[in-house]
Amino acid sequence: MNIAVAGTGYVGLVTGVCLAEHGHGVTCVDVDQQKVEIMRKGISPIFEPGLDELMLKNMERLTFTTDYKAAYREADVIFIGVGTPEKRDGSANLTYVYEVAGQIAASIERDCVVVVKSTVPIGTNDKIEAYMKARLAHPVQVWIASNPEFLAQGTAVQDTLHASRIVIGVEEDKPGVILQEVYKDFDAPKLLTNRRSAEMIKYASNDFLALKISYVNEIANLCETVGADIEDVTKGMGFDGRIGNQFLRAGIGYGGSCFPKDTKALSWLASFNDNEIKTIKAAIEVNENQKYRLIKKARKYYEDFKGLTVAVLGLTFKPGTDDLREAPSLVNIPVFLEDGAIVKAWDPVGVGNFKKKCDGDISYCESIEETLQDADICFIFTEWPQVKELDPHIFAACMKHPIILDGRNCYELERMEQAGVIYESIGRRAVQPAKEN
Ligand SMILES: NC(=O)C1=CN([C@@H]2O[C@H](COP(=O)(O)OP(=O)(O)OC[C@H]3O[C@@H](n4cnc5c(N)ncnc54)[C@H](O)[C@@H]3O)[C@@H](O)[C@H]2O)C=CC1
Ligand SMILES: O=C(O)[C@H]1O[C@H](OP(=O)(O)OP(=O)(O)OC[C@H]2O[C@@H](n3ccc(=O)[nH]c3=O)[C@H](O)[C@@H]2O)[C@H](O)[C@@H](O)[C@@H]1O
Repeated sequence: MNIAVAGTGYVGLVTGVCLAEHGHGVTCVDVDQQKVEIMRKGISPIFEPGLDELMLKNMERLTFTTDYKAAYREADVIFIGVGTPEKRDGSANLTYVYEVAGQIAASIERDCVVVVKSTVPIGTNDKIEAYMKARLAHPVQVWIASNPEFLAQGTAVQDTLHASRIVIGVEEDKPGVILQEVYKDFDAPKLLTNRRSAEMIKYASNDFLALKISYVNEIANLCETVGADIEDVTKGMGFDGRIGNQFLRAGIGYGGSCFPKDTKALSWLASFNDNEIKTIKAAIEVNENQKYRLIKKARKYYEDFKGLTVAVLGLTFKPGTDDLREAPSLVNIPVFLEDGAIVKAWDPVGVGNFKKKCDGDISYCESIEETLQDADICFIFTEWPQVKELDPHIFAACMKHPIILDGRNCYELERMEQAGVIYESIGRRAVQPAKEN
């Protein structure tokens, strides 16, 4: 089968490479010429564990191009994996999806299945079908299928090769049969449904996970007030199989390219249909506040950050990715800078992308120790293994004032006590050094 993929971001590229791994010939299309040139050398333009190796292994079945006409003309199946970012009003911006739909309609010269992998609001597949059928340059049959993606960044390759499920939303038999053939060697449960249900499965899944995190964060905040410990609380909750032990990590809020935008998009869609979805609205609000939780705690120690040296460990929205989209670091660091702090930051892979989003005067350090040197306060925004594995005594040894505000609960409280530092985390008691008599 001749497969094309539009968009070579986290979803498009990983999909293309994993389809090639299962023996398909795949042409990956992107508008970004620079990206295409990098990929032609067998190098992934995004940081995703295992992707480079899998790309290199399958280069003979992979083609990278900006020439969409040539790529789509003879394709049997075309996946759309372009971005659907958030618009100002919270709704999904479908500009890129429609652009690709138009390009496909103008290019295809044989019957083909167009698979919408991008996350799109319920009903979009129907609209894309009408849009494309009105624009077909040749008298061919085109079927639109919804095939939402559930991979997470940092584990994208594994999540695709061993997917939790493959959801195929179609309105006719033929595209369903073709897609089952495409995925026949993927070892995952397959659910065949209609397009609107497939579209809803994606939003309902992401928003449920976001809701779970906001719920746990609210419980964590209450734990601080009533003297409970969120780590023990979530451990205790997680034993119950009905609750599950995943996505119960309290912290400084969810970020990333999807939870923030997909919660807002579903909330917008519900309101648009006179159907307010209160739980998701609450999850969004809780998350917005949670991002500033550490700054509020820091005010206990310093009125503002003027003249202070602030050390920041972790810039990306989670470990295992170089992605900065909606990362808590992006809203916190500007506060330090506006106050007049000297900011030193460390991240193993996120610095390049951070510089593109924040042009403030920041010293980027090569090591954690260098970042902590002479700092008055340290903020942890990402639980990179290098941070979690750090000996807490390093904080005391390097910092001028060892005050650590941890947004990801990286350390056991007892260890911080032994290290003699001030340590505040999320949903747990504050650690203060023992007072000398
Ligand atoms: N990032 C993630 O972990 C996941 C994302 N999704 C969804 O998948 C979609 C894509 O997300 P990402 O991969 O993160 O996006 P991304 O922003 O990383 O990549 C999109 C790519 O599409 C390219 N592009 C734009 N217009 C194009 C065109 N006309 N033809 C060809 N390429 C074009 C861009 O240059 C870019 O390389 C979104 O709807 C997102 O919600 C779903 C599951 C996971
Ligand atoms: O649609 C998407 O894009 C994807 O969104 C998420 O994947 P991703 O955003 O890559 O990362 P997650 O691991 O889900 O983390 C998202 C955010 O939630 C936070 N999080 C996660 C888990 C948790 O227990 N607590 C918590 O605060 C993380 O720190 C991170 O900021 C989902 O996990 C994927 O299934 C989905 O396909």
